[in-house]
Amino acid sequence: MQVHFHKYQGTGNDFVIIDNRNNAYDNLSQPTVAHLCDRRFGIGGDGLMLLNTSKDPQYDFEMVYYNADGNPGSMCGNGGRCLSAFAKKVGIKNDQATFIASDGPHEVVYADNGWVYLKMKDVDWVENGPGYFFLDTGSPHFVRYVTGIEEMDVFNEGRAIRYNERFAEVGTNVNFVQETENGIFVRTYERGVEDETYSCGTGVTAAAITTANGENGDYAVPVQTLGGPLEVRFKKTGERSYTDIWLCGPATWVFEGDIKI
Ligand SMILES: N[C@H](CCC[C@H](N)C(=O)O)C(=O)O
Repeated sequence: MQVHFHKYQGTGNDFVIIDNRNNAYDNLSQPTVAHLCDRRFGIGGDGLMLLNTSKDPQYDFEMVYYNADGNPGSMCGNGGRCLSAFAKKVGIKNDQATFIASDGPHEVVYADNGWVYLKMKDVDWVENGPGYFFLDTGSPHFVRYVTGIEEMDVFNEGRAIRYNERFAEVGTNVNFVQETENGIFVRTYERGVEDETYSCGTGVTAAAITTANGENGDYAVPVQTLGGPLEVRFKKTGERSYTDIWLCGPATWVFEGDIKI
């Protein structure tokens, strides 16, 4: 079978996108998705998404996300921004949109400079242990503050945490964070890709939230990733509660093509 695909990237977190509004690709197998995401034998991507028609008509579309290993993933922030850019390209919506994903409903605003603003689910718990935070921003994220982030071995240090006794079975994404002049630098080891990616939207969101250890109120945190800049805006409403969380950044069409599966 021939599949038409689009390739997108958001700060270097890259995705294969397939228009599935006709439901032709409802049953992609794990090896097929892994093959499409393979950088040598396939198209290449950190994940694959389907653009679906929402079963609930109050949403403009539905997002289905798979990790590069071919397994269904939890929420993907950069993926959500890229799929929203694709929904705009195919004419679903122009200035704002709503969609439903594995972690619930999302709102999208298309900014004039090409950035896509994605509203993330509220956060109402953050585990703060010795030297780490752990929270869920649609996907689970372990966050550790470090120094010398540019030289660090994110693959091996991230992998050691992802496969430790606590996380081995279900997995976690692992974020290393260093404060910069006006924000944070974040590098992420992603489960399901089982490697460092250039950027992870839900990870960047989790890291930005851990910076707000003071007053309740509005925060805007500029974030640097290996793949470029993002910004996270949110409201801190209680000791461990955060609402109105927006992940903001570029989402770019790269190319399209056909591949046989
Ligand atoms: N790259 C993604 C995260 C994918 C989630 C995945 N790695 C998992 O936890 O299953 C992001 O931008 O948020």
